[in-house]
Amino acid sequence: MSLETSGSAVLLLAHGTPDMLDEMAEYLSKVTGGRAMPQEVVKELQHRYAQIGLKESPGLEPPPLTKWTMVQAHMLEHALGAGKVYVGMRNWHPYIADVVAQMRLDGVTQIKAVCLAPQNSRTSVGLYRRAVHAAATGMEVEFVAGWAESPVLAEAFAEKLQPVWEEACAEAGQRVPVLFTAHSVPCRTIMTGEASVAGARPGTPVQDSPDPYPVEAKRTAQLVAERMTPAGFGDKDWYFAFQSQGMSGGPWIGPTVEDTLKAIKAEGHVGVVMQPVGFLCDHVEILYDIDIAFRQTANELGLKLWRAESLNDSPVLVEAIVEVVSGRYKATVDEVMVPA
Ligand SMILES: C=CC1=C(C)c2cc3[nH]c(cc4nc(cc5[nH]c(cc1n2)c(C)c5CCC(=O)O)C(CCC(=O)O)=C4C)c(C)c3C=C
Ligand SMILES: [Fe+2]
Ligand SMILES: [Fe+2]
Repeated sequence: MSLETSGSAVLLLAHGTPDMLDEMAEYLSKVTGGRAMPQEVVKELQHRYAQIGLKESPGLEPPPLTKWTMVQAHMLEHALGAGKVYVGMRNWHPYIADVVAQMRLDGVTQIKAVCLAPQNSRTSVGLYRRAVHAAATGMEVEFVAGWAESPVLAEAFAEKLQPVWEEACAEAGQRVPVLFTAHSVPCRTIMTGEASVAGARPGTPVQDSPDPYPVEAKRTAQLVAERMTPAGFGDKDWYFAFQSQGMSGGPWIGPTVEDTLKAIKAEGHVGVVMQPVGFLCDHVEILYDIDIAFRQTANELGLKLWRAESLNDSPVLVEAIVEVVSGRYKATVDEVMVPA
């Protein structure tokens, strides 16, 4: 699919986040596919979002996830030089269904959909795919399912990590390890069989291959580690953990950040630099989970915690997305014609 062709456009897919605290219960019901969250979970999340600046009423600026996603879309549109770039969110406005309807009105017939979640999982990318296909009947959709091993994406992360790692080593007076992270997923997600499908009901098609997500997340981390100068990281320079296990019950994959921080302390380190390689911009799992909660855990253990700046408006990230969209980077792609 060429973007030079009139009728084709890029659709960036993102998580979505509420614009004010009172929207939390409704937002969470979107995240869980309609399952109501217990009141204490709603309250806890309101508390976390309040700590990162979300207010009772919409602020002058959109929340960070919305703001940076829109910035990335504008930068991508500029970098591509041809065709419009749309943004659709799965769990909040602008919803994927509404944006695809607008694309149809604008005369778009071919969609190149790219998830702003580079590692492919049934619980993230799989749900974005389902939402796009439900909305885009009769349109041609080229759906990019995974771009975790993009060298330019790794370059974008390394560019943010290098300065803070050098600063940490200088301040600590010793080599400080890096803890790369990605969002955890429920253990059932990475299983095969019917139980692996989110919200599986009898008759749900059986998944006969494991979810690629944990392997892809660690591959991204490894590619970033290889790009650190001088000479790339050795095995002892970096760790990997899955962060932000959910509050919705059942076991989620680890190792957790909390256990890994304890292991890093036990090995005699005085500090750690964290870099989440599954997220492309600031949002609650970075600004609260890392900057507030994990920093407090680390401090209680006697570790100083630094964090690499998020990619946000990184031109190198935009270059990575250009490579994915243009086909210069061979992403995992599902090409489908959605029947009318
Ligand atoms: C690969 C998997 C996931 C990614 C990446 C991810 C990113 C992400 N999540 C939030 C905010 C929330 N996610 C919540 C629940 C939740 N998240 C995932 C998976 C990924 N999230 C799952 C499987 C679930 C459980 C869904 C269910 O049916 O219960 C929640 C709800 C509260 C909680 O359980 O923690 C929030 C809030 C953001 C902002 C984000 C990246 C941009
Ligand atoms: Fe999530
Ligand atoms: Fe989460």
